[in-house]
Amino acid sequence: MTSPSASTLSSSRPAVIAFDLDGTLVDTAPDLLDTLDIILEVAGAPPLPREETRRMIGAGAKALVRRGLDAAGISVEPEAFEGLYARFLEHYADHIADSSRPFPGLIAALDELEARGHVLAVCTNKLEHLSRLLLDRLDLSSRFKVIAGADTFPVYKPDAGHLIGTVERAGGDVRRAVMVGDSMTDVLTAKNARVPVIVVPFGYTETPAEELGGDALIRHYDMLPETVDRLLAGG
Ligand SMILES: O=C(O)COP(=O)(O)O
Ligand SMILES: [Mg+2]
Repeated sequence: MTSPSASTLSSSRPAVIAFDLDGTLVDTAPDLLDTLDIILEVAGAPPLPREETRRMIGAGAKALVRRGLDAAGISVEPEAFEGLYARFLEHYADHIADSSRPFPGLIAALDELEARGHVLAVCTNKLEHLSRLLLDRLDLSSRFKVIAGADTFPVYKPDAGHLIGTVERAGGDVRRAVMVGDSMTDVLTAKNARVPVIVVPFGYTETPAEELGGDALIRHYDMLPETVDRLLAGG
């Protein structure tokens, strides 16, 4: 008897679709940036324009606070920075779903992916407890077999280990997975893990979505199920 080939093994498991969170599943910018404004005020700076701060989202809350202070021309000692960051996390947790909502068509697309037998997971640079809190508030947590944040594994996006760990914990195999994201961080992560990546253009990115180098770009979530299945089929 011959042992099953690697491809047979991987195709017998359900495909795992790993989603970025901020700017991909949920439009979190209003609550994140309201919180940033409050932290800037505490640090003695006026609020920054939203077009500028929206693009600062994507590398986690610590990077957002750091980028905001830098753009406002405020430099603080490490200890003061940690205090501002702690205050950011506290305020944000209390307001995490004030205005943050899933992007249009998301729920129907998740329903359809589940109906097609795919397993859903979250791979985000948001801290895990904040990711769970947000998804709980929006009644979305139960949809995802795994919610992996920036602090879930020893590494985080764009390190391939974050995506590989997410897919494996969801019971899948990276050879049968798709990443969905909004930023260069997501595209690099997927490429590092050799996973095809779908880009959404409604999120937060410095580089225009069309120029991120994803394998596919969808302008609305109604295009997601067929795009996922095309990429899983190698197309
Ligand atoms: O909150 C952030 O800056 C990053 O989060 P994301 O990885 O879900 O985009
Ligand atoms: Mg994102």
